[in-house]
Amino acid sequence: MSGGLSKESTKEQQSAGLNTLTEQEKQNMHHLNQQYKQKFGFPFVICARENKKEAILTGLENRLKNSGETEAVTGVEEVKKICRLRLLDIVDSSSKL
Ligand SMILES: NC(=O)N[C@H]1NC(=O)NC1=O
Repeated sequence: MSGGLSKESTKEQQSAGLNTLTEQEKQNMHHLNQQYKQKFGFPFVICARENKKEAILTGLENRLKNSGETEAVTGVEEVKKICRLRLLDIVDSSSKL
């Protein structure tokens, strides 16, 4: 774990390029994440492996405009995508044993 993130989350975020954010992008992402949490009462979730950092920033901006109902459904759908890819990794790694 680094900075409270699991090993899986860290890898997923790296695959989207979130480890290469400029200082400006970092501040923007931090600010938007705070606004999101403030508006909906739960954190922004997106399947990082299916997006690049630009799409994540745009997605965050756009999803902030949604209703709480829409975001609750969208957030759960994103968690499902993350779980699916993690399960596939487990199946793939155990098939190599
Ligand atoms: N906040 C958030 O979306 N986190 C995640 N997304 C992803 O692909 N892995 C995560 O841990």
